[in-house]
Amino acid sequence: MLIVADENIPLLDSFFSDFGDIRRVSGRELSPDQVRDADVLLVRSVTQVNRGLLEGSRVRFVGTTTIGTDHVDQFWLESQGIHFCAAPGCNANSVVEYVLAVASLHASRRGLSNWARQSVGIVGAGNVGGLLAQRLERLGFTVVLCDPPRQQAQFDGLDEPSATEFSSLEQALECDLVTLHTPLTREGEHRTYHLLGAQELATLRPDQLLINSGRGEVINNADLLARLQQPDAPTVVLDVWENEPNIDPQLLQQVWLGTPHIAGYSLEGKVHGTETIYRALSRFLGLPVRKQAGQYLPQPPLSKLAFTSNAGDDAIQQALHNCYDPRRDDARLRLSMAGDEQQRAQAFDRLRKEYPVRRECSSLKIQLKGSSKSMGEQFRSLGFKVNI
Ligand SMILES: NC(=O)C1=CN([C@@H]2O[C@H](COP(=O)(O)OP(=O)(O)OC[C@H]3O[C@@H](n4cnc5c(N)ncnc54)[C@H](O)[C@@H]3O)[C@@H](O)[C@H]2O)C=CC1
Ligand SMILES: O=C(O)C(=O)[C@H](O)COP(=O)(O)O
Repeated sequence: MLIVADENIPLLDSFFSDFGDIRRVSGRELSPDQVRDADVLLVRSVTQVNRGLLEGSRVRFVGTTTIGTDHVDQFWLESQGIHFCAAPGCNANSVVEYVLAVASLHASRRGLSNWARQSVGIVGAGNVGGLLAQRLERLGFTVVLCDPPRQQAQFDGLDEPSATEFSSLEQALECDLVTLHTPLTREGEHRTYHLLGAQELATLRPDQLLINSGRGEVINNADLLARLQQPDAPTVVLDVWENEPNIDPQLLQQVWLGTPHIAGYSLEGKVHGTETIYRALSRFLGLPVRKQAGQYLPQPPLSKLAFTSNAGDDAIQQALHNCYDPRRDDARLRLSMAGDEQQRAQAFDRLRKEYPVRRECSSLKIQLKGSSKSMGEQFRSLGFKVNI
């Protein structure tokens, strides 16, 4: 069996070499010729998987080690009887930690003494948005969820009956922090392409923070640039951009923090993505599942942080920054944006390819001296290991 795989998928040999030969390719530049004689195609978000790529090939199974599926023409694959599998939720925790780190830095920057007094509008309450809502609520934030497809499903009795209350996009956009976690969809009643355009962006106030770590095209980037050039602009953080890797350098200059689509790039998130597709391929081939992510995730050297009883929110915020500080990724991106358009695009992809190992909050052990039990619970709810 021949497996053609994006060279940026981690642990390809560990998980897939028992199935057959692996041909590593550049996902961004994959051509029909490179995949024609393959049985299995494994991709990340940068490969457009469609008729143009696969017509006439031998491929019977396509796996993407990502949550997002907007790069895959699933309708065409199905019409050809090609099995498709994605990795829902694989890096959701990584994205949640990214958003919490950003929110915490923003609070420090604004000198907010109690960051949880803020309201957070979450647009898209699926694996990422739902997990984020849980964490924020435990920390005491007021959370407003906007998810019209789930709201509709709840109304139709199709979604799990729960106490979840959904709000409109307008209500979410009134919150102190607004964070986008929808898939990119271009059709249908709830399509998200340019969900935020000039009209929606005009409603945002200068004291608000808007974060996009879903897909770039969910915000009209030209309208966003125009809005950011106004004196009453909100603060904006972008992990995802229209036209990646050709991002708009002017837009990067205007946002507070800009990162190269790495919100989901914790080591845990990446390895879980590979594991999910390994499992799916094993099932597809009728073979036993023998490997799991835990075998290949090196135990992180547990760093320790100590806090005393009077440490309030500061302690949680410090711990979050200690674990992951998005300002480093922002600085790397800004430094790499010299040169012409092609050089900038290559630099964007290089930052992603050579991304340093990032571990999640579970790699940090918090030592609390004389602190309350509830403080310990808050740390635990964020995934930290806690000693009281
Ligand atoms: N920046 C990064 O590194 C990463 C980005 N992502 C992006 O985040 C997206 C969300 O991930 P998950 O939460 O795991 O997906 P999910 O499929 O579990 O949840 C998405 C939610 O968005 C809702 N939704 C759809 N259309 C909507 C609309 N018009 N308005 C409001 N809500 C809407 C859906 O009903 C669903 O509940 C992915 O599709 C992917 O594009 C995911 C992982 C990493
Ligand atoms: O999982 C997703 O969806 C993502 O956006 C990925 O984290 C993006 O990573 P690449 O597939 O582009 O490496």
